[in-house]
Parts: sequence; C-alpha cells; structure tokens
Amino acid sequence: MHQFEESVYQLIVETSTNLPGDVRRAVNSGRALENQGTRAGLALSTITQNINMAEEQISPICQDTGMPTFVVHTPVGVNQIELKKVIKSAIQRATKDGKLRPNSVDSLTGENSGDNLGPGTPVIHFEQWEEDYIDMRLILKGGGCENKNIQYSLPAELEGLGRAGRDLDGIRKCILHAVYQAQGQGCSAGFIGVGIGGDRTTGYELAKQQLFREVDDVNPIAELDQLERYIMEAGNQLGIGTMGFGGEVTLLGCKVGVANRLPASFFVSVAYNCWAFRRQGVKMDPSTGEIGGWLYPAGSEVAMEEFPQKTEADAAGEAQAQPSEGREIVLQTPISEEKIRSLRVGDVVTIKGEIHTGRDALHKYLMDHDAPVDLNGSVIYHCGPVMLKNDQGWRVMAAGPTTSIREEPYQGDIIKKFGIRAVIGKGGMGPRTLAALQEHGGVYLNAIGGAAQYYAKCLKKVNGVDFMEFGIPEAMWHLQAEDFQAIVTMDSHGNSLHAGVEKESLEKLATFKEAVFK
Ligand SMILES: O=C(O)C[C@H](O)C(=O)O
Ligand code: SF4
Repeated sequence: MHQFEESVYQLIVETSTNLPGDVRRAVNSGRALENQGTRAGLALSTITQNINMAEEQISPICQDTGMPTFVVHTPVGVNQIELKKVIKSAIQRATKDGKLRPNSVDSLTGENSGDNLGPGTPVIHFEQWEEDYIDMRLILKGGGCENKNIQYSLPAELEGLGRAGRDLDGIRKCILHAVYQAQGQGCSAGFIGVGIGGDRTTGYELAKQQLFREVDDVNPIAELDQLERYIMEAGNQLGIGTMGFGGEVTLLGCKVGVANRLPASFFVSVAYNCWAFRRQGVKMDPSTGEIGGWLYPAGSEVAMEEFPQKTEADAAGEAQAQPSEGREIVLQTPISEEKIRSLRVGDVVTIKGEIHTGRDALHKYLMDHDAPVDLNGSVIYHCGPVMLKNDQGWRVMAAGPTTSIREEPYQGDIIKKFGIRAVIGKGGMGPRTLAALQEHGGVYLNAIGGAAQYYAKCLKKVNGVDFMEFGIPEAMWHLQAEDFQAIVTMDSHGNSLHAGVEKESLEKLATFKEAVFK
C-alpha cells in the first residue's frame, strides 16, 4: 500500500499549499474589479502574494487546515477499509511535516490529538461506482468560514429582506442574506455552495458537494443557472468587500444544487468557503495506487499577477481611491497609551518587537488567572499558527489571523485587566471591545485572513511558548515581529470600520427586497 499512501500524501500537500487554477482565476478576476489603492485592493494583493509564497515554499496557504474531508469513488472490489487506513496514515505524515496544522480537538477535554486523527476526523465519504479508477477528492475548509455556514427553514422572516416564502424567490433571499451575515468574518471574498431541500443533514451535505464543482462550470438546471448568476451580481453589490473592508468584490463563486424534501420541511443550506478555497482531486489506479491525473486545473498553470502593469488612468483612479486617513505608523512594543490614542481607523501600522498569540483557550483562561508574562503595553495576536520544531528550536510555518469575534465575551475585560494596547485579528469585534478600547486606550488591528505565509515571514523568531497543554494552535506563543503590517479598523475614539460596513451592507441588502423570481 506504499504507493497509495504516497499518492494520498501528494494530494494533501497539493491541496494545502497550491490553490487550484479555477480558484486562482476567480481571485485574479476579483482583483481586476477592485480599486487597487483601497484597503480591499491592498488586501487582495496581499492574498495574491501569499498564494505565490505558499506554492513556492510548499507550505500551507492558510494556517487553518480545517476539517480534512475526502470524497472517494472506488470501483467495485476495492478494499475501502485499507484505503481508509492509507488516508489516515498520509494525514498523520502531512501533519508531522507541517503541511497540515494539528486540528483535531477533543470536544470534552479540549485536548488536541496532535496528528489530525480522532473521532470524526478526518471525514471520509466512500461511494462505489462502475468506472475502473479511484476518484479521490479532498477539501480543506477552515473553521472560520465553517462558522459562517447557515441554514434557513422556509418560510422565514429575514433581516432587511422581509418574508421569504417556499419558492425560488424565497431561496434567493436566503442566499443573499447568507452572504450579508458572513460579512468579512469568513475571509471574504468567498465562494458559496447552496443546497436546496434535503433534511438538516443532507441539506448541508448537498451545499458542501457544490464546492466540488469547478468555479466556472455552468449549472445544467436553467433556473439554478439564472439564480447563480443573479446571486453573483447582487452579492457583489452589498459592498462588504475583501475581509469586510468594503469594496466591489464580496463573492467569487456561487453554486446551487437541489434535492427533494419532505412536505413539512424546506431547508436552504449555505456552505461558506473563504477565498482560500483549497480543494483538489486525483484519479488513482486501483491496482498500483499511482496518480493517473489531477481533477482540477493545477495551481501552477494559472499565474497570480503580483504587480500588474498600470495605465496612467488606473494610477489616477487609485490615487483618488486611496483611503484619505491612511497614514503609515510604526508601533514598537511595548506601546504607550499616548501612541495608541493617536491612531485612527484607516491608519496602516507596522509592528516591531515581541507579540503574543492568544485565542479561545487563552482568553477563557486569562479571565480568572494571571498571565505568564507581563502584558502591559503588549500586542495580542488572535492566531493559531502551524509550528515545527527542529534542532534549532521552534519555527513559524504559517501564521495568519483567526476570527476575532469569538473572543468578544472576554476581550474587553482582558484588555483592561492586563494593560494590553493592541489586538490583531480579522473580521472585527463588537461593542464591548470597542468600549474597552475607548476606556483603556487600545486599538483593534485587522490583518488579512488566510495570508499565513505572508505573516509567517514577519515573525522572525520564537522567543518562547506557554500553555503547550492547550495544543499548538491554542498555546501562547511569544513571537518576535519585524515589519508586521495591519490596518487600524477599530480605534480608541469609538470608531469601527466593521460597524460601518455592516450598517451600509444591511441598507444595500434591503434594496433587494422586491421579488425577482416570480
Ligand atoms: O483556526 C484558525 O486558524 C482560523 C479560522 O479558520 C478562522 O477563520 O477563524
Ligand atoms: S483564516 Fe480565513 S482563509 Fe483561513 S481557513 Fe479561516 S476563513 Fe479560511
């Protein structure tokens, strides 16, 4: 079975490190539509650089491996039990090599299994078929965008859109609402898979199956094709933009599937996938395990243009689109209150000095314990990195931000208790944190979600680690930052870019209230 394991390993590495060609094309066209000088334009160019870095270094595109999910079709007679063992062993190896982050956590004890294996991990769906080869597909869908999946039960009353009935127009409203509610938290610009019908479980399954379709395919059902096109257009008018910074490009793909339902149920299930849409597949020889071909366009075939040629007209347009408040400021840690109070939403900061990672487990812990290091004037980075240890010590392999809103119940109290001056994350935080930033003198800095290679490069040294018992992603890593760039999106004067974009996008959503599909 050695060759089988090698082929599955190759599939995992390719999926984790090289964004497929169809997804790259979608990101490239999104980038062409966005004004390059704006925050959203800059975010897209960081994303582009990150995609290239991951491919070159054969390192994870995003630090979040997500839930590795395999869909496997085998000819009759292939031993699926053996194949399952092979998949598990390839997953273990890829985790050990730093191509996947250890991501499987015991839901009761919080213990990380360390090798991405455990009850329910990885997910493997087997199906038999009458072809003479094995078709193995893998998707690595991260936790932040998974949290933005949503299921509607029709009829429903939807914020901004009013009543959604049991018909195509009601479905249209659910999908638009799904895009709105994700804001930037699932690392927009995103791809959505929609399942109409089924039950609560199969509805979501159907939605996720849509993510295995190629981005530029055409739905064979005419009215669903029309619905997909409509959603692409209307969704991109909501103004949420890349990372929720506001902008022209919110959605990069929409795929809708349909299944029968029960008379009493009418579910519309939406699976939201971030821009880091990692899925690949291979054709495998059932007797030798050799890869006979790849199932999606290879990433390496579609170049990501880092610095496109600009015309003079473009440059003039960009100058106008520059955020007027966009000053560039260096922050050396520890940071003073005075310095923090001088920052405003829109400023771009470059952080130098030690920063500390902290996410779900640490925030909960710090509520009623002391911190292991002095956090006065410090920067907390919402990040669960991929780390590898060798003879020289720990190395940061991938380290993009995680969704900050999960820390909303704790963040304000922790900022005040420990004297923290800046929090880096993505997707923004809520009113409690905003109030604490104002009261204590703090800022929220938005980094570009998924740009794990880009930020890993700015984290030059690992000064230490605490709480390894929380597992690698949840431990508190003390990291030496050099030229770590982020944008102030919440300041100490009560301003929040996120609150503004949410309000404006809700107003836009309401303009789509009138029936379209009659
Ligand atoms: O767990 C993570 O690293 C990040 C997660 O995918 C997120 O988007 O918040
Ligand atoms: S951090 Fe963003 S890009 Fe990475 S998995 Fe989470 S949602 Fe996707």
